[in-house]
Amino acid sequence: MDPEPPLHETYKPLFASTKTDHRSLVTVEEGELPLVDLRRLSQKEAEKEKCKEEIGRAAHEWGFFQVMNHGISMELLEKLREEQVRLFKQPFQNKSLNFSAGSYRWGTPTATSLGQLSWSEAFHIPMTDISSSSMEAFATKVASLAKQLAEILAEKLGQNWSYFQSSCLPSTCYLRLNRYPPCSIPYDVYGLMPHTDSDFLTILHQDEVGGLQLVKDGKWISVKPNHQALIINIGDLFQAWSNDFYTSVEHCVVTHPTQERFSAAYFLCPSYETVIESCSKPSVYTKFSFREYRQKVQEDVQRYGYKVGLPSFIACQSVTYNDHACLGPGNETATAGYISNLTLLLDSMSSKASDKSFYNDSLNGIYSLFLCRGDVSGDVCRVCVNNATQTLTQMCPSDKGAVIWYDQCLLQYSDINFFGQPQFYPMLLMWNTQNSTSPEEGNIGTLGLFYSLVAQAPYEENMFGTNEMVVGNGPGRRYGLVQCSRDLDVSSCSSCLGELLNQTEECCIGRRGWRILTPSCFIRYEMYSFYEQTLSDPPRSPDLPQVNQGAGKGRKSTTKTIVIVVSSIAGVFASVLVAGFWYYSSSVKKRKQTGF
Ligand SMILES: O=C(O)CCC(=O)C(=O)O
Ligand SMILES: [Fe+2]
Repeated sequence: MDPEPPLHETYKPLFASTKTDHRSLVTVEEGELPLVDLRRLSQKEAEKEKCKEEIGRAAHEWGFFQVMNHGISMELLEKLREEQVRLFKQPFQNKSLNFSAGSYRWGTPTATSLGQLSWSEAFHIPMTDISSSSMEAFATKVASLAKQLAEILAEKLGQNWSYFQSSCLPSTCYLRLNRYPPCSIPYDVYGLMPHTDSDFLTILHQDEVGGLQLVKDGKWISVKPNHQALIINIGDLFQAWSNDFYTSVEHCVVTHPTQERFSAAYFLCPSYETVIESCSKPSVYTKFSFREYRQKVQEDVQRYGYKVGLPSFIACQSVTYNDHACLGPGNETATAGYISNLTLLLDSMSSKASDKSFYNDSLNGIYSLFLCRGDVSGDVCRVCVNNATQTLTQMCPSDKGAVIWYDQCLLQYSDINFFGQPQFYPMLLMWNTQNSTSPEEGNIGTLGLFYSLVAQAPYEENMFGTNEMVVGNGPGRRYGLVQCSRDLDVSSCSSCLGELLNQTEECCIGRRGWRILTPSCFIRYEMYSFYEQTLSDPPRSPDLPQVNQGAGKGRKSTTKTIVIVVSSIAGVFASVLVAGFWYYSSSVKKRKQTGF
């Protein structure tokens, strides 16, 4: 009897609806993960501390690392693999009978396009369901290694390990045995779709075939297999608990045309009732229970076809930094007199942000303005402008001009009077490293969404507009937002937004999400709702995009004070920024690639 799950037959309709008839020629570099030798944990204090330091740094900078001398013998790893091979070799019909219901999965039942399909099968086994001797021996050892690593990571944050000790129990942790059948069809098919792990941390053992890839500095790199090492990766819960200090990194598995691949992963998970709350303040995320997190992930997968993850839990009051540029010093650096005038001006600007969403002012030859996004509340606007002034003062101490962009606001100043002039530079291009799920949607869909926005928003009272459209017959929607700084007149706003639309060809069309930001206007696109929606927003038809009127949605609106700040990109900013990853195409035009 055939052990193979019927992947070919089941997903044939998805191949048929895919236009690309070849594998896209994206080359992914092979990278070496940091490799930490755990033998030093049982050596003298100095060596031990160095080892802990390396673990903390790798979790912070990479979110992924390898460990050797981890205490699990090669012999045991080989026995586990033999057992795993046996388990997958049994007839397909029997596979779902081995463990408790739902433990066996193959393919992706929710996939509506090839990009959402995982060409693999897996046993997802609660630790308490394990009965075979080699699996049990592995599980015991790997569980204690996971706790030891979590303890070190907690200690590096100055926190107590007891939280993990009491919330992660054998009944809440899992072993997942993965098998990736060879996949020779001439399409891009994932073995496992890009994802972050929804646990505290994962310990993985992969075979020699390779195929694991992860995002580092905004680029996908493939992990060179090291059979003797174990791979450790930080999960979403550790990222939230560490308040973004450790990073839960996007990873995926690519298929091999001729070879099957096996891997085994251990997931350190808490009970569903465990509340995850950042260990430092102010918290980037609202506190949530593990149950709430799992439910939200499932809802998002149903709705969008992929997991949004931690960005769904960003705290309302928190603001998300995108980037800044120091504009100067030019011929002369800012003098002490200039700085003290600037400080006065910025203080006065900040004080205006609680009841104005746009303000421009000048003082002794210094010009400044702030603009809050049309849908954010007064509280968030104030927090954002405050953060912006503080950050620029620290980052550009001797520059006469600067601009900073957050998701929720922008702020700029200069010794040149820029009021009323559309400024296209510095221009920040940011895009999601993933393509949209259907490549053919690219130009027509996205641009259709924006044409009407760009035509109408300049005439709105606050020069702001959002728009959404339905794609296909499914639940999929696309969301767009544009806004101009209100020192511009209608025609300058139109030309500013038009210029941004021209740029989309270069960086962004066909991407899952992107944004282009200048000091005078910005434009953003996502496959999920990232701005506050009014209750009356009607569903849009695919061919008739309409602009949601900016007026009435602004922060003066008394009906809404809660801002939905959901950003797929926000979740990876942490890693991108920590790595300080930048592309400069010229001194004034910046690109930033984000990998969600
Ligand atoms: O098979 C691999 O290398 C990765 C597995 C993985 O990411 C997972 O099971 O979550
Ligand atoms: Fe994973």
